[in-house]
Amino acid sequence: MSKQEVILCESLETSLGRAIELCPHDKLFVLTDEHTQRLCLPSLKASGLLKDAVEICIGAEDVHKTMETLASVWMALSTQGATRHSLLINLGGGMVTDLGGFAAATFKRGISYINIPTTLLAMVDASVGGKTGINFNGLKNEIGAFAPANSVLIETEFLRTLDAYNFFSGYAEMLKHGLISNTAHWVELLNFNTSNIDYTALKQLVGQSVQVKENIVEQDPFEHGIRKALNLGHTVGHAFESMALAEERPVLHGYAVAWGIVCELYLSHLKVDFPKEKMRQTIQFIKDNYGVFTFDCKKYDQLYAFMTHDKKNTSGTINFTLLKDIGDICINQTADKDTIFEMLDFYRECMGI
Ligand SMILES: NC(=O)c1ccc[n+]([C@@H]2O[C@H](COP(=O)([O-])OP(=O)(O)OC[C@H]3O[C@@H](n4cnc5c(N)ncnc54)[C@H](O)[C@@H]3O)[C@@H](O)[C@H]2O)c1
Ligand SMILES: O=C(O)C(=O)C[C@@H](O)[C@H](O)[C@H](O)COP(=O)(O)O
Ligand SMILES: [Zn+2]
Repeated sequence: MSKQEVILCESLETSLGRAIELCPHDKLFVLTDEHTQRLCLPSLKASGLLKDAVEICIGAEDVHKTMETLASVWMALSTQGATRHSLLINLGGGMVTDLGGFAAATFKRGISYINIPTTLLAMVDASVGGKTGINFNGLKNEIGAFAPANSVLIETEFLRTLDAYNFFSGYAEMLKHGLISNTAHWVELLNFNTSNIDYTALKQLVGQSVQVKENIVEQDPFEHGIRKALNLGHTVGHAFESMALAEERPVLHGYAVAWGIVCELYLSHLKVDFPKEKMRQTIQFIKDNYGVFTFDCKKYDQLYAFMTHDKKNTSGTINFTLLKDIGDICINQTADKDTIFEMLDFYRECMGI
């Protein structure tokens, strides 16, 4: 996989002008969802760089990360004259960059694309590293491809219109990056004033966080080994997210990851001795900011069934990424069904359900 250019922008207009120049193309397309079309596209259009661009707009959020939406994007590209040499700009959160990235990766076997992430989650995580895809058969990201954007342009000014839920959703992936990197970064994240955001300080934290991801992706772009660190909290988190989607009470991805981290830190403590006090502090932060995902013990089998679809699994065993300590990563850890049920008991007890 080619190395991806990730820029923390001082001027989005200048960076976008340069990124477009680096991708010679015959026709330009810009993909938004219904919210980023209204909130983010106008400032980009003011630059004049998109004057000849064809606009494609899709429904917002994960309920639209589907085959039907993907087909609608292929259709718009196909009927509006896209060729193998066209360029797509994805302007939005992780739903837009995942689905738009996959549309670009597959249309005429692959066209160039640029990501301009507009949510915190997409800036620190989704827009970077080349994982693209859609949900399918009730499972998260079941269909997709590794296909990096040519450039990722991060403009943190877009964060000013983000609501608190989506701020905390992205913050969960940042907390994950803290846990898998080093204690100083983890402490900084636990102490950041999330109730009165200093956007200059946030920009710096975003830069640090995306660097954690870039460093790992550079070592292992196709997730054969260390990239599994980026999946901390996701074996359980994706199971929560899939169950919530099936029950038509969708939860934001980052919230599911935060609750998944509660479970997987417990498993880390149990299996590889993650320090109890650091587990307690992390769980307290999550309890204070993310509320609780409720389910009773009758749902354990269904959650277990979702976990059997995790992409890290091999030959019938469920695979977790665990931590011996902050930054001390143990990939390819397995747990049997009884231990997984014990972990779910712990989650319910410590979250007070
Ligand atoms: N590819 C990866 O490596 C990767 C990593 C993490 C998450 N993901 C995926 O990303 C998706 C979640 O991404 P997300 O959290 O960005 O959700 P999202 O894209 O659904 O965006 C959340 C909401 O915020 C709105 N929004 C976007 N930008 C805004 C802005 N600047 N101001 C106000 N509102 C804005 C959107 O329209 C949407 O309603 C999930 O599908 C998840 O699986 C992928
Ligand atoms: O980039 C990665 O690698 C990650 O695992 C990042 C995750 O935060 C992200 O949610 C990713 O989409 C999960 O991928 P999946 O392979 O478990 O579907
Ligand atoms: Zn994630």
